[in-house]
This record gives sequence, C-alpha cells and structure tokens, in this order.
Amino acid sequence: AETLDVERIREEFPILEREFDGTQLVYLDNAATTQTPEPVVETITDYYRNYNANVHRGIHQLSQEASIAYEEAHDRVAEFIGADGREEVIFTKNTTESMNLVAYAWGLNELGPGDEVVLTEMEHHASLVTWQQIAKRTGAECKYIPITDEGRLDMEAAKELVTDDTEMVSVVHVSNTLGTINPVSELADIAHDHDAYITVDAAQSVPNRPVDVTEIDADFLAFSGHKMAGPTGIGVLYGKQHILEEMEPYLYGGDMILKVTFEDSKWNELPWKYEAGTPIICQGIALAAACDYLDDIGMERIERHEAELAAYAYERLTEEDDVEVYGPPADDRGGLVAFNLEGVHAHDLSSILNDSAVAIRAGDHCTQPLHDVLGTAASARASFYIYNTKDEIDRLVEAVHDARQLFA
Ligand SMILES: Cc1ncc(COP(=O)(O)O)c(CNc2co[nH]c2=O)c1O
Repeated sequence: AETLDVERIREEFPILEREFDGTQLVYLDNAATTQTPEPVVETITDYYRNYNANVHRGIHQLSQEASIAYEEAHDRVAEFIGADGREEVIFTKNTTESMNLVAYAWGLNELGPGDEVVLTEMEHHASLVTWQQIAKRTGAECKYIPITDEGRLDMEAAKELVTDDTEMVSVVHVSNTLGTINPVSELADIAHDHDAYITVDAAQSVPNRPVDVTEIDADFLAFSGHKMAGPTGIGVLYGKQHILEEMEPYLYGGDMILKVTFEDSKWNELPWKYEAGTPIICQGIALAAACDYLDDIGMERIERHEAELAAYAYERLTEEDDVEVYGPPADDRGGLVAFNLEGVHAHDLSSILNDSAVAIRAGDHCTQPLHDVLGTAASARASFYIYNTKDEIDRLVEAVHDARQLFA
C-alpha cells in the first residue's frame, strides 16, 4: 500500500527545522497537540487579513463572506466524519468542552438516582471527571469497564456492566496513554441493546484514522482541531440530529435564539442552537482547511504510517530490559507508546530527552485512575504523526540510553 511522502510533508512544517543548541528538534508529543501545516496557517492569516467579521447577523459583505465560510466549515467537518450534515456538527473549544456539553445539556436533564453511566478505566479526565461530577449532581452512578493485562477492554465485563439501568456508555476510541483501539461499534451495539446512548471520545482517532460516525452508530462523538493539524480553540461535538433537536442547550445568549421575550425564548435551528455568542470563526474555518489537508494525504495512509511507527517504537523500546511499555502489542495500537525506564522518573527522563531536543510528554496524561491501575504515578509517552520518521524514533532510543547512563 502507498506510504506517506514524509519528506514532502515535513516541508510544510517549518517548525520541524528548529534546532536547540545545534541539535534538530524531534517532535514526538502529537497526542498532546500536533503541528500546523502552512496551508492551515495561510487560511488563518487570509481570514484575518481579508474577511474578518462577526457572523450570522451582519448584512455587510465582510460579514456575509465570514458567515458563509464559517457555516460551510460545518459542512466540511460533517463530510470528514461521515455525519449527515452541518446540523449534527457543533463547534466547541475542544474535546473537553464537547464532553461537558453532552454531560450538562443531556446528562443533567436525563440522569437521576438509579441511572448508570458506564465508562472505562482508560478514560481521559475530560470524560471521566465530567461524568463523575454530573453523576454526583444527579444521583446517578458511574461504573468502569476494566482493562486486561494487555491494556485492552475486558469486553465480557463490559457486557455484564451495561444493563437496562445504563443510560449512557462513554468510551475513548483510542487511549491517549495505552494506544489501545477500542471496539466502539461493538460497544455502541451493547449500549443500544439496552436503550442507552453512546458517547465516543475520538480525540485520538479522528485525527489519525478514518472515522465514520454512522458506521460506529455513535450518538455523540467528540474531538479537537489542534490534534489534527488545526489550531487550538476549536473542537467538535457530533450528535445525531434527532437527539440534538430534543436536547436543551446549556449555554444561552446571542445567536442561539430565534425569538426572545421577557417571558421566554425560542431556540435557533441546529447547530447554532448550541453555539451561543460570537463563535470561534477563524478556528472553525481553519479546521475545515485541516480536514482538506488530511484528506489530501489520506486517512488510511495516516493510520498505516502511525501504526508502522508505533510498532517500530514498541519493538525498539521493548528490546531494552529495563523499559516497561504499557498497552497492547506492537501490531495493534494507535500512534503512541507510553513507557517507563526503570529507576528514572518519567519527568527526569523527558527532561533528559529534551536536552537532546527530543520532545515527548511525561506525567499522567490526564488519566490518573488508569495510572493507578497500571501501578505507576507517571509515564513517558512518545506519540507520532504524519511528519515523524523511524530515524526520529532511533533518536528517542539513543536519548533513553543517555538517560540510563546518567542515572546508572
Ligand atoms: C483521549 C483524549 N480525550 C480528551 C482530550 C482532551 O482534549 P482537549 O480538550 O483538546 O485538551 C485528550 C487530550 N489529550 C492530551 C492533551 O495533552 N496530552 C494529552 O494526552 C485526549 O487525548
């Protein structure tokens, strides 16, 4: 199958040429945020230089141009994830806000004592803390699908945990710590068999592999623009249209209304009903440009490229007797590897790697309960994207050797 032309891609990311003390940057922190290609940067500068205006309300030319671009950005994102149309695509600030939108707008109204929300032990705090707190406020209960020794979901346990008392199943598609790719279509079937909804946290999957919300049959699905070659400040909540029609908004103000009297208000049509106030205009337009950029490369190619790098990193790191790698085997994981070097705290390791201009992340990756299950407070994590190479993984491993020498 065709591979990525990484060298051509790297030319569109000037930041990758940066050097620290004469050593070229190796950027391996893509699960935290990806870099932004020139075509997306140009979209941002073009907007502010040529048609910046407030949207939906103005009747002047600039406002009409900005409004059309902003509204059509919803159409483009809908196409990118296989949604039916802009009515199912709400622009938010990030995945975290998208998860909060579901929990506040749906959860607060629909959950009550005796109701259950089924999560997994590998959820990111954006999902876990959100549902945990909404459950506390509504008297509902959170339950957690356990993981196996290989860091996969225990699907037999999942079938037991989801019952007719379950109102929502909320699962991460690809774990940002383990790299585990969860069977979200199967989990959707399990949820729907019990008349529960499913929310998919797709922060680490929409940017990295083909994702089709209709194939998954997700009721809600959340992701962030900054993890898919787009800017920060833009995220998406996908929701099935009939659910979004029935659901009440939880952010009120301008743009989200059609009619306001002193007594009450009538909501705007979808998706504007959930986009209160001046929206994230430029970022939304830039996200559409990021969708174009990634589709030009091909999501299947991106998926294969990341799988190849993750497998190579997994193999090289597990060759080291004093390195523990977390998550599934090399041939069945998303584009990241979390690990620890015996005797060296992850923060010290990442600091030493930084001395060699290798950028990784260290800490709990906003999955503290998962790290409790793994039996470690922190881990180091290398995560890959379209511009990374095997040579860069060799640089990572060399820097791990340096760290071992330093702490030996
Ligand atoms: C699975 C998952 N869910 C939700 C989020 C939240 O996304 P945000 O709202 O755009 O921040 C992240 C970000 N994960 C990480 C952010 O920094 N390091 C990470 O691993 C994530 O990986």
